[in-house]
Amino acid sequence: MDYPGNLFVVSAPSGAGKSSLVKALMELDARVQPSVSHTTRAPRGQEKHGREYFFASEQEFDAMVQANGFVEWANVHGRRYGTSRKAIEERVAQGADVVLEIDYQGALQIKQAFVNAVLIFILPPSWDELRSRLERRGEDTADVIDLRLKNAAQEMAEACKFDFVIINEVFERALFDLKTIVHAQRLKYAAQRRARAQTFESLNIP
Ligand SMILES: Nc1nc2c(ncn2[C@@H]2O[C@H](COP(=O)(O)OP(=O)(O)O)[C@@H](O)[C@H]2O)c(=O)[nH]1
Ligand SMILES: Nc1ncnc2c1ncn2[C@@H]1O[C@H](COP(=O)(O)OP(=O)(O)O)[C@@H](O)[C@H]1O
Repeated sequence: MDYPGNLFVVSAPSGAGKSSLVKALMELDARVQPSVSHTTRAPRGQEKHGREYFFASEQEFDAMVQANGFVEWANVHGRRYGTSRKAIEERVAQGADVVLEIDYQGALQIKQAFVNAVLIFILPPSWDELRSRLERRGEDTADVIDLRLKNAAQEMAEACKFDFVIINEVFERALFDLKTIVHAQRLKYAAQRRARAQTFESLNIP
């Protein structure tokens, strides 16, 4: 499928810093818009329905799956998370750059549906630092942190399937890397679209 906007997918093990990086990117770049996912997990402290997530019951989530309302969805850490068609299709069609913060299973599904989507994986600098970021964030119970760390090794093994990998050690450097990828892709796709338009014009293809 072709569309005028760019689609960026950012995945990471929990605590690597993807939400902080995406938030900082959006503060710097008004063209980048978030895709708000649906989830069956409970809201954390400051989270608001419709801002971080649309919080859904199991039944509501099932109904959306049945209605083909998701472009991708997956089970992550024992809960379901999904990207609704509404969250992205209309906006990329209007030329927005949409960023999806989703897990690797969802990222790979998105790449099947949108071949031009750019897949970015964020890694922590070390295992110990990943654990201490999860602990310092202070949003999850010890059990939840243990489950997330247990899943992190398998998630990180998927990084090789992504277009880019960023190591989030010094935050500002990782943010710079992310910005560079976004700018490079905009230039690349703009050039591709120009080349295609020229080809169509020279062949008189309507
Ligand atoms: N496949 C998929 N994964 C999602 C979606 N939304 C969030 N996730 C992933 O679910 C995982 C857990 O997210 P969350 O509970 O917010 O915790 P966090 O990883 O600490 O931010 C993360 O890997 C997210 O990237 C979605 O719409 N689809
Ligand atoms: N480069 C960094 N150095 C130190 N702490 C960081 C860095 N990046 C993010 N953090 C902190 O680590 C915690 C987890 O970050 P968060 O963005 O919530 O991760 P994720 O969305 O990947 O689960 C937060 O408390 C955040 O402020």
